[in-house]
Amino acid sequence: MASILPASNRSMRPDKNTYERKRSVYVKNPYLEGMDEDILYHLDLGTKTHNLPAMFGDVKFVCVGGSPNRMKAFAQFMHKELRLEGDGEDIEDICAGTDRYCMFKTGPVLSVSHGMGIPSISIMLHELIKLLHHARCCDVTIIRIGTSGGIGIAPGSIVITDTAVDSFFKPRFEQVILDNVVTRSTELDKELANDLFNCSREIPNAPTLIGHTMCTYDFYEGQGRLDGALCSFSREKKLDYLKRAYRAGVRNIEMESTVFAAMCGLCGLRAAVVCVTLLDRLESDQINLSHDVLVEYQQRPQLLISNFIKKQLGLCDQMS
Ligand SMILES: O=P(O)(O)O[C@@H]1C[C@H](O)[C@@H](CO)O1
Ligand SMILES: O=c1cc[nH]c(=O)[nH]1
Repeated sequence: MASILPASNRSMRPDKNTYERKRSVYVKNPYLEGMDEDILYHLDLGTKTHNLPAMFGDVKFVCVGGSPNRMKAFAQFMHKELRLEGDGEDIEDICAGTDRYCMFKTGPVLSVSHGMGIPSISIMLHELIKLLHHARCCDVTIIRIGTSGGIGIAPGSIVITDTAVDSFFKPRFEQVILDNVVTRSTELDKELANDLFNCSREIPNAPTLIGHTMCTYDFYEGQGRLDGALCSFSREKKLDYLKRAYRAGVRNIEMESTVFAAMCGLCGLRAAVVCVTLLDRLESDQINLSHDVLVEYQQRPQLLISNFIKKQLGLCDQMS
């Protein structure tokens, strides 16, 4: 892989805005240390079969999102933005040996798909965090680039999450462990959210705001939709719920942010959630955007994150 930086700049010194300390990726599991081998089953990687420090030791940014195609497109986009060698069209899926998730590496940027919902992203994060730990990565920023339903804001807006909340508008993630419910904090990095927001001012046609993101276990009844196979509440109850969410500070709804915030926070990863909204849930439930509009909306957070990454790498001035 070609270096993206001129030789004089190879240490990838972050710009003055960035965070000085070295920050490791932690695993909080006393059993891991005693294991002879760690097989990252769903990623088709392992500590004995792969040289993880050589493959991933330089990773500084991890971007995750539900769809494999979106994450491949993001990797190809980053390849161009970072002016890496070649056109990036033949970029290789590192997890090609499994069809659970896909993973692409472009310089210091890893792009990984996580599927839909808390259980799916949670499995991916366990293995991804162990991967970053085994690879001895440090100072890693992880960003979820997703889609969402907005509340009271124009479709196509980008919401940068300040706090991920559950369906009761509470900043918590409840994990059932054995037969206990363990409550974990869903706080995200405020400085990172502000840095991203400042970056968004330079992106044309992408209205951006900071707000709470509600994370649910379901797309239909769980998000107050009237158009699922089941619906056990009235239109009035739906609107009352969504308006209460809005008054509690919620600006968008998706399905991964609470567990993402909880796990990344516990493991020392600087984390952010940046989602575009596909509709205003006070207006409708069905997503009826044309393919082209959907693609353009999904590119908005990608543009913002690419700008942010280039700034962090000190590449913006050299490239403009
Ligand atoms: O990252 P994506 O766009 O997949 O996130 C949202 C939340 C669910 O996973 C999915 C529902 O359509 O979209
Ligand atoms: O309404 C929406 C749109 C995308 N993703 C969600 O979870 N909800």
